[in-house]
Parts: sequence; C-alpha cells; structure tokens
Amino acid sequence: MSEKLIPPLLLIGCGKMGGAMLEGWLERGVEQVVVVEPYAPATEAFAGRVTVCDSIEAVPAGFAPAVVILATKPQQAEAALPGCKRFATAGALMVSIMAGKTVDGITAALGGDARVVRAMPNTPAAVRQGFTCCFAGPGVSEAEKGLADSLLSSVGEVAWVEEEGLIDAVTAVSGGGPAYVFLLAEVLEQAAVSQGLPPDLARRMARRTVSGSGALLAASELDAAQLRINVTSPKGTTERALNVLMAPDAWPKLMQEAIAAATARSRELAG
Ligand SMILES: NC(=O)C1=CN([C@@H]2O[C@H](COP(=O)(O)OP(=O)(O)OC[C@H]3O[C@@H](n4cnc5c(N)ncnc54)[C@H](O)[C@@H]3O)[C@@H](O)[C@H]2O)C=CC1
Ligand SMILES: O=C(O)[C@@H]1CCC=N1
Repeated sequence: MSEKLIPPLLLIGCGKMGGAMLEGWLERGVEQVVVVEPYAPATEAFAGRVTVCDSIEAVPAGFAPAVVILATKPQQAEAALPGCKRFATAGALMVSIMAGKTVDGITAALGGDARVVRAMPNTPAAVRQGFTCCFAGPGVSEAEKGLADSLLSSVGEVAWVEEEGLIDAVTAVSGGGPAYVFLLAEVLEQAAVSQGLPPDLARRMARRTVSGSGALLAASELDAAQLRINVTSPKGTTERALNVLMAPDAWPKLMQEAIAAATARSRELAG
C-alpha cells in the first residue's frame, strides 16, 4: 500500500539540515513544498522539484502550508521569524529545528497564538535514517502532534519528551551525533594510513567499517556492548585497542565531557 502524501510544507532555510530533511520528504512524497532560501546555491540540488523563493515576501499569496519548518541558524531567527507570522496566524503548525531556541522565544516572535513544536533532527534524515526528538509547546493539539510525528517519521525515527529542557541534551547527543561518528571515520582512516595502508584503501576501509557497523547495529537486536564483545577475542588484537580507547580517561570520559559541553552550548543559545 502506498503511503499518503505529506501535506503542503513551507521550509524556511534550506541549508545542511533543512536540505537533508527536504531530500527525505521528496523521496517519501509531498503534496507541495515551497522553500524560502536567500542563498541560491543552497537550493541548486532541488531545482525543478520544489518552488524556491528568495524571501518570505515572495511566497505565493494563495499558498497555505499545513506546516512551516523553521530551519535557519538560531542566530538568523530574529530576521526570519517576523515574516512567518502570517502563516502561524492562518493556522499552520510551526516546527522549529533550531538549536537552543525555546518555544517561548519562538512564540513571542511569531505572535501569541502560534502553536510551536520544537524538534531536533539529524542529517541521516537525508536517507530517511534520521532520529528526531520533539517537544510540543502550549496549545499544540493531539492531531497536530500526530501531523508533526508523521512528517518527521517519514525521514526516520521520532521520539517525544515532556520536558523542554531535555532538548538541550538531545541536541548534544543525536542532533550533533552524526558528526562524532563521521569524526570516527576520519581518525580511523588517518590511523590506517599511519600503519602503512595506502590512502585510498584506508578511506574505503574506514567508511565501510563505520557504515557497515551502523547497519549491523540497526539490524541487530543485540546491545551495542554485546556487538562490541562479539568482535573482541580474549587476548586478541581488538582487546589491545580497546584497552587504549576504554581507559578511564579516554573515550568514556571524553564523551561525557563532549556531550556536557554541547548541552551547555544549546542552553546558551536559548531565547
Ligand atoms: N546541521 C545539522 O546537523 C543540524 C542542524 N540543526 C539546526 O538546524 C538549523 C539549520 O542548521 P544548518 O542547516 O546546519 O545551517 P545552514 O547554515 O546550513 O542553513 C541555514 C540556512 O538558512 C538560510 N537562511 C538564512 N536566513 C534566512 C531567512 N531569513 N529566511 C530563510 N532562510 C534563511 C541560510 O541561507 C542557510 O542556507 C540550525 O538552527 C541548527 O541548530 C539541528 C539539527 C542538526
Ligand atoms: O551544531 C549545531 O549547533 C547544530 C545542532 C545539532 C547539530 N548541529
């Protein structure tokens, strides 16, 4: 059975994250998308597939989106939000993916009657393998939560939290998480070259090891810890490597510090 088309969307900001979600929505099937993006190169990949406007004023007068996705940088919100007021007033659900920006801050900029869902996605949405965690602001109905859930589920897995403050940690863990995994691919490749492997082979090996492990993790019912143990022969080679990586001052501590730093930064971006 084919899935129902996603209702009309207005995407404000088609950068790395907005563009990644848009790619997933187009693959899934959407009635109509209008994109507001002042920087022309950002929408080149979508030419002929969506309507692009270089400003909010250029959005066709009759266009009535069911959902407006706010996907500019948090620092660009002040300039971007006032123009979106008319869509909030007309009844569109506002879904913000901006790090840090609170429901109160967004609602204040959009006019008091705006209904805002705060969502934190990640870039694997481009291949419909994302993870998005959401918080529903005041006045968002169950039907609107369902609408946001179905929109975001179309590009990956969705979870909801009842406490807005938790979105800061979500931002640190799953929002930024793909960057930590890509860093792993980078440093694994560099270490491979250091051990004498040819650069091309090192690159292929690192990419496939990370993506293949991700695919195994996705397909398996085993915990990550068990999948790790399954690779680690007693007194073998992996054990030697893990003795380095799992030392108390190494990855466990570094990851705690990294996530705490990112969570704190998300709180700083509040407003
Ligand atoms: N990049 C990521 O992996 C993730 C990003 N986010 C959030 O998504 C938002 C966007 O981040 P990125 O896509 O990385 O940034 P980006 O800089 O790639 O995209 C922002 C886009 O907004 C456009 N823009 C600026 N002012 C505008 C305006 N007034 N109207 C319409 N468009 C405007 C810019 O030209 C740019 O293309 C941020 O708030 C970030 O916190 C959330 C989760 C993950
Ligand atoms: O780095 C950032 O601020 C954004 C939020 C999560 C991923 N990218």
